[in-house]
Amino acid sequence: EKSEFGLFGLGVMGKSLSRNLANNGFKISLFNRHVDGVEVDVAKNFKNEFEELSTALPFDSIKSFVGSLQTPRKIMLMVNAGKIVDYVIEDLLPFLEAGDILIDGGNSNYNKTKERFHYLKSKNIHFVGTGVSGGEEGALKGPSIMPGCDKDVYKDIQPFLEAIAAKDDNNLPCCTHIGTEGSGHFVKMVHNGIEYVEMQLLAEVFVMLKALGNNPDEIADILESWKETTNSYLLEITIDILRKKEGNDWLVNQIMDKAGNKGTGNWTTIATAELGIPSTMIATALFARYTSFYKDERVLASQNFEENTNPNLNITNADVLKAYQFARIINHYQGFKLINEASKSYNWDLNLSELARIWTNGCIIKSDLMVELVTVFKTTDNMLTDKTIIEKLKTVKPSIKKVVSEGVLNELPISNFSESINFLNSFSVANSSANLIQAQRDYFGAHTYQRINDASNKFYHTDWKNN
Ligand SMILES: O=C(O)[C@H](O)[C@@H](O)[C@H](O)[C@H](O)COP(=O)(O)O
Repeated sequence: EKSEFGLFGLGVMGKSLSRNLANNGFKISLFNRHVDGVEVDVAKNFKNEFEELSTALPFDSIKSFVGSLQTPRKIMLMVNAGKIVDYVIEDLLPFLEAGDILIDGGNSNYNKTKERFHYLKSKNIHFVGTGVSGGEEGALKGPSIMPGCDKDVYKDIQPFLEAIAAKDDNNLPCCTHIGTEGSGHFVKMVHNGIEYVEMQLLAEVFVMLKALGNNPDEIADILESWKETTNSYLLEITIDILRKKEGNDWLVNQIMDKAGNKGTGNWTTIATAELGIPSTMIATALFARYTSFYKDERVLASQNFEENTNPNLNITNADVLKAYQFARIINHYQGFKLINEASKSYNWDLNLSELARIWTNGCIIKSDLMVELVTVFKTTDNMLTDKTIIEKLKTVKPSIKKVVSEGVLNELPISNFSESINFLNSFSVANSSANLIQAQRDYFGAHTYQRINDASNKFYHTDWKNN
């Protein structure tokens, strides 16, 4: 009996998704390449490891793997993002038929996905660039899934993806048709951008609560109390992390403070710059990771600039909570703004409320705030015009100003906290200082400028040096 679905690539995520598909009763085929002495019988050994895979068919020959699938074939690629995806596509093509569907579930760059979508379309093969979020455990128990493809293609993969996806509070799948071509990978990329900021904000909360004299366990206790009003997956794992001991010390104190990255935050920052959208929080979080990388130079600078090792913060834990709530709202505003503007630029017609809904469970940025945003985006695509959001920001704004001022005075590295209030300060002035920028550009480059109260919207040039 032929398999209904094929899983290509049995790395961490590929294995979890395979078991999830099998646990949902699907007859699947598994493929993993053969590499002498390195990757041998991976699919077979994996199948034999788990009861739920008893009906799965294991392969290390692409021809037999493809041949084992019902048509139109549905094959999900779970390989690392990059050139490998193109090599795998070329390896599969000779065995595929018109109407077959290739799903790329890795963190691929949305521009590459666009190219692959149109390349395969020219060969009558449907390509689905799909964001999958939730890590190893999420992929096994229910990830959040963001497929970008032609609408009519979605119906063929819908039963599989929606069955394995996490379920929201109304038991609906955290998977929906995002839009066409690269839209699925674009929203996954921005998901990761928002994730970078959420992680950086928790790192800065750690800095401040430590500066207030708390040890990791005490900080975990404080964060535990925040779950009532501001819960999220990342808050929960941060509490677990801070409680983890190794011998007499906390494990977190043993970890090298150089943050890694695999590229999605970088791509988001490039995309936001190209689209002309001020996603300052994501850029700041990315650059905070890059700054952390220069450990030796930082140690030297901490000596040259006499790092303040005895901060005296005039704030409370409650101030830090409110500042955290403020910064998170700005982070989500910027992330969804970027998605909304990209949707317009690329004619993807994305549904922000539906996107927030599939991010309420299964993914890394699931949170109480995300649940609220499902409702907010039903009435506006601009969070900063929503009454409840405006009230929330105004209520906690005094704390972010205090926390950032005290943080700067005490020379604490809180770039994302400070960027959140700096952004709203810049974004909520009716008359900004950009008029001077326009004058300077016109002075040295004759770049011209427009005038206020001038209905013609004409561009003017001034000979600044001569009256
Ligand atoms: O949604 C997810 O499940 C994660 O975001 C996942 O995609 C991965 O863990 C990130 O790629 C990590 O990104 P960095 O390595 O760049 O931190």
